[in-house]
Amino acid sequence: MSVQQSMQDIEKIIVLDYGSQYNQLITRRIRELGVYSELLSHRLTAEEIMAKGNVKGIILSGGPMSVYADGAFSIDDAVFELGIPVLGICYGMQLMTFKNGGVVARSDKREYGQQPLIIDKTGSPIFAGLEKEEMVLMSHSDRIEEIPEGFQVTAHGENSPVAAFENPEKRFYGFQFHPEVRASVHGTDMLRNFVFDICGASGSWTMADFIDIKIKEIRQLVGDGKVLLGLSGGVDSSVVGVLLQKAIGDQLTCIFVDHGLLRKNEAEQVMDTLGGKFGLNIIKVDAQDRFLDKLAGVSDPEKKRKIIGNEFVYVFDDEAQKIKDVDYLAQGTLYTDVIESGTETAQTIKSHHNVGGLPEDMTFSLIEPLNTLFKDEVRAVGTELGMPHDIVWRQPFPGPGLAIRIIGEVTPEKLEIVRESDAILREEIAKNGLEGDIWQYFTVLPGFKSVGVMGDERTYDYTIGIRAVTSIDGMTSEWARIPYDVLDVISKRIVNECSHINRVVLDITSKPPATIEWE
Ligand SMILES: Nc1ncnc2c1ncn2[C@@H]1O[C@H](COP(=O)(O)OP(=O)(O)OP(=O)(O)O)[C@@H](O)[C@H]1O
Ligand SMILES: O=c1[nH]c(=O)c2[nH+]cn([C@@H]3O[C@H](COP(=O)(O)O)[C@@H](O)[C@H]3O)c2[nH]1
Ligand SMILES: NC(=O)CC[C@H](N)C(=O)O
Ligand SMILES: [Mg+2]
Repeated sequence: MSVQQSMQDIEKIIVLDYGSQYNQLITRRIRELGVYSELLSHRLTAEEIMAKGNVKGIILSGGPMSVYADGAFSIDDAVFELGIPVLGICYGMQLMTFKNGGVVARSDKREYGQQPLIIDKTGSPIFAGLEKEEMVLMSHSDRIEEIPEGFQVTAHGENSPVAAFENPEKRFYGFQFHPEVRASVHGTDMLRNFVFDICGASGSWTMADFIDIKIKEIRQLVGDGKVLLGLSGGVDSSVVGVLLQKAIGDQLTCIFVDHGLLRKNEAEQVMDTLGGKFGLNIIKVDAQDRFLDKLAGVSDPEKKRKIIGNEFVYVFDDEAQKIKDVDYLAQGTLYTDVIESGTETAQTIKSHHNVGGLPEDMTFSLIEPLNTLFKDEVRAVGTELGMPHDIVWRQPFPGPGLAIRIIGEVTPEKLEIVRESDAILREEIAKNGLEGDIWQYFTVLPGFKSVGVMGDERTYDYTIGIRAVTSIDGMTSEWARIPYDVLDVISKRIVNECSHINRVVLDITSKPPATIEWE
């Protein structure tokens, strides 16, 4: 692709959002196939969708609602008149049925989990190259009772007489299962058939295109204006820094906030590694007191997150006053931050400080070039930009920092404990060469006390939790299997070197059902 091309010209598959927990996976599977894909609100009209330019196909995602229920999310009927291919997944298939004259009803046999799909029409282009029987993930309690006119059943499951259907003339396809998840073993092949053979996409989209397009978009938007970037030293904001630097050069000022919630020696390390690098102009702001004062006496996790998110923006405001005429605030927001903070269709799991924690009276316009991507995709962007390995592969550290690793109220004493224990954990992980195997690792202070015995004396002190996870994108994670011998050294060091700790525990939950951070 040439740099002259714009986002308008790029071939794209639009995914309409009906609130499934997997819908973000659909877009990224398609991007992995080399075709740009974006998740958009189901409220968009057919005209608004087409205004995105070069739309090759539309996918309707799954969702928790029932299409026949009052207030169920719907679709602009004109989408079915556009003459472009549409694939409905689960709720999306049921909506396609409902809107085209078929019947959907509650089934007395719900289906959750991996199940065999029997392909009845092996000649269907969407099943090209697949076996007669494929394992897929079902997760539904409604089912299609009557298919619309012009459609034919192409596959069935044990309890789904209609597990897939098609209207080849209109190029409409439907799956009752979820092809986007790994549990649907050849789901990606089905998506590939849809995207290439049915929609006719060419698959030429790359991360280099993404970079070119974003640089162009940023230049167009900003003109000769000024931009502040919240730079944390983390991979997301560093990648945004390099992108902005390429796009607008010295119209960019980076602000690194030391809010007193950073890890041991972090402020110095960030300034050392990033200061002067990539030609970035970085201002470090010491804001420990303002954050700690605002957090005093607050123990509710959502309140803490909102206070921190607000305060970040107030610090940026103060810096903007000094620079003058700054209209834009750039952040390294990822799709994970957006979805977990809650959207029109998705529940709030936690308000990420940079999304759900922004103040209502914020006057900046936001620039968030990575907000459709996942962490591993951002790492690919960083690598493509030629950024060093240690920045690209740095473990994530949340903006609210140690404040969300202290359960309940944040006090200087507790900060000290969690900071010291975290430093020990990081030191031992590095010493044992485990950094590359673990996605994120840190300690947590749950805030309760228990009884111990040290030097024949009774103690009544705090517990430290060790949290270490493996993950690809932070959306799901497994607990990392750190060798017992290493854990043993970590535990002994924490109890001996950190004051007021007499017990160390290991968090062995995956996400879901837990989340990575404890708050
Ligand atoms: N201490 C900080 N100073 C300035 N901005 C920050 C700070 N911490 C976080 N931010 C802003 O909030 C955004 C979200 O934080 P987040 O931790 O998700 O990303 P990151 O720090 O850039 O990368 P990573 O996930 O690898 O830690 C950052 O990209 C950055 O724009
Ligand atoms: O910048 C951030 N601001 C936040 O408010 C925030 N909350 C969680 N995280 C990070 O996001 C990833 C997923 O975390 P959870 O499983 O805890 O939701 C993990 O990598 C977390 O460290 C945050 N990052
Ligand atoms: N996963 C889904 O999209 C489910 C659709 C619908 N809520 C059902 O239960 O059948
Ligand atoms: Mg961070």
